[in-house]
Amino acid sequence: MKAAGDTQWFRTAVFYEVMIRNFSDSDGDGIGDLAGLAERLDYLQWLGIDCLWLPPFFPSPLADGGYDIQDYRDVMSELGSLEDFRGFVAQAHERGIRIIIDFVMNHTSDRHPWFQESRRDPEGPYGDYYVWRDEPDEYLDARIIFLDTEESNWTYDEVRGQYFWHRFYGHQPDLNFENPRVLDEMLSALRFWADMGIDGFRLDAVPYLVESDGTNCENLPGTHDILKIVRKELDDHYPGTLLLCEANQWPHDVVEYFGDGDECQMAFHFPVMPRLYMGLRRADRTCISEILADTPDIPDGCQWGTFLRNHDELTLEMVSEEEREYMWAEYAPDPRMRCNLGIRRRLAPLVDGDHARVRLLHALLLALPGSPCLYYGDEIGMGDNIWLHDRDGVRTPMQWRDASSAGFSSAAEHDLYLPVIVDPEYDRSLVNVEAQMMDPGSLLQWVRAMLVIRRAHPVFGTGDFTDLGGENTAVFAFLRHDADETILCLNNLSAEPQEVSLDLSAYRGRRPRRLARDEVHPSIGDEPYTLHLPGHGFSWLVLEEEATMASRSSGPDATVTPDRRTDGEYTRHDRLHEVRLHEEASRR
Ligand SMILES: OC[C@H]1O[C@H](O[C@H]2O[C@H](CO)[C@@H](O)[C@H](O)[C@H]2O)[C@H](O)[C@@H](O)[C@@H]1O
Ligand SMILES: [Ca+2]
Repeated sequence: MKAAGDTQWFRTAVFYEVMIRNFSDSDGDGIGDLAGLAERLDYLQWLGIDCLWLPPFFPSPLADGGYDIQDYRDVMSELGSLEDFRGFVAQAHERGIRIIIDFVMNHTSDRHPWFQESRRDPEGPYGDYYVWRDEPDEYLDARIIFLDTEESNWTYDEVRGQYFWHRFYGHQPDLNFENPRVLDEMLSALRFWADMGIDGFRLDAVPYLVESDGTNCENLPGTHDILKIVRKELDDHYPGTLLLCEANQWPHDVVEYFGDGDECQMAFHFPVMPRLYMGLRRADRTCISEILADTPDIPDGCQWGTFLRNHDELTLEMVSEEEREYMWAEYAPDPRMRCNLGIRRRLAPLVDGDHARVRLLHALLLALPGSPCLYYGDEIGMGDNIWLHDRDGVRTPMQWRDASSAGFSSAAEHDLYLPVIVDPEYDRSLVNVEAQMMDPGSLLQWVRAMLVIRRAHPVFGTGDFTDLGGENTAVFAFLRHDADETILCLNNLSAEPQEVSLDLSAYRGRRPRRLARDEVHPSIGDEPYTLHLPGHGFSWLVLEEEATMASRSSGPDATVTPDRRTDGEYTRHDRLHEVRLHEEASRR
């Protein structure tokens, strides 16, 4: 049963992206599948995520990781069946985990029967499903996105004797939304999946839905018209279904995808992501502060989506050329690390495997405005393999334990869909879930503890954001606040210890209390308030009123810290899961 009622759940949710084939293989064919993912739901619940984002799992030739769809209404057979999917959604819901799936409206695979018909029979029912021209001379102001492989957005088709339009690979023809039947097909496919009880859709590559000569063919009014229709369809028949917009654009363009609250409820904030890495490398918050200051307000009930990494390259489309060169020089010194306008590396290797920086980046992700999306494997600091094809190097098998095939599959290593990471620094003997679950000081346990804290303070999801500035630009200090709570977040972007003095006089009389350690600092006065941070350290401090402190000292402490949880159900489940894990380990 779909979780009912709360239509604003996504504003305080933590998302987790996992490609089904990458996570867990249940039947030993070397490919992760739905049954395998279902077996790992206990782990995901233990970790404390609220919603899974599943990239495309539909029948596909997999020439673009599944974003080349051949059939919108089925599950790729090696991953499971429609029945498996329905069962999986129910199992996730039983654990309080919501499911959103990717939906690619912009293009199909060239193997899709619509395209095959379209090229064969221009006058037939599918003749106008794609954008065909006799000459490749329209829309020339549109940029090429997959620069490493594509020379043009037009490809000549020998069968039809015409050119077709594509914003991505040449095997991904763009659908023609000038044909109303195309939108009908999309709405019908959306209903098909909504009927399965899912909680929402991540809408892929939406800026490119329609074209218009003389423009860059991005973010056009016709695209917004389509999204309003999609949203209305879902609101009318499946109220509360989330639309999460993937528009890799500048903030002023992305906010348009919220419409007047009548398009997408969420949109990824692409430009802030590379600036977190940039600010960290420069030990200077300025670039992060600037992009957030340049981010317009969004309609009530909407939310940003934030992330550190995902299944694609770390995109550098939303930075200046100079900033891109800087990012490449600092984070992709080997040319093989570069991919299109980005970097094909995972989070941990990007920061030289330094867990202090991995933690700092997560602390920023979890505290900045928006709902964070974790990428599978980053919670244990998984490595990458830059030598694999395209972006496959960040899509390798999840490392569950120090065993053959990293516990991902019973298949032999050479039979896996992609090789397990063998880089000695990130090898499964060092980086795996089981070992980190046993180790209270591990990155995994830390991420989980941070999610517990975040869950206990909804202000991180729905509160306002105030950048506190300050003279020391190595420290990024900001407030998250609402009527109930004010949390001061401090982040030292430099490797050196830092002192920071802030004007907190508006909070005179309050005492900052560290959430993670329950450590209380002196009361705030009128003079600048001074705090110290270790190199790459961070701190979340709730600014408590005297009255709150008095009630805390006389009554039970309602604060959730990594060591003290108030939710009995949650704690019982944790223990059970840990006992099971220990048992499994001792059986082996
Ligand atoms: O379906 C084509 C692609 O769509 C998404 O692409 C997005 O990621 C690109 C980088 O790989 C980015 O440059 C583009 O602006 C985005 O739309 C999807 O996430 C990709 O995996 C897919 O190839
Ligand atoms: Ca399998």
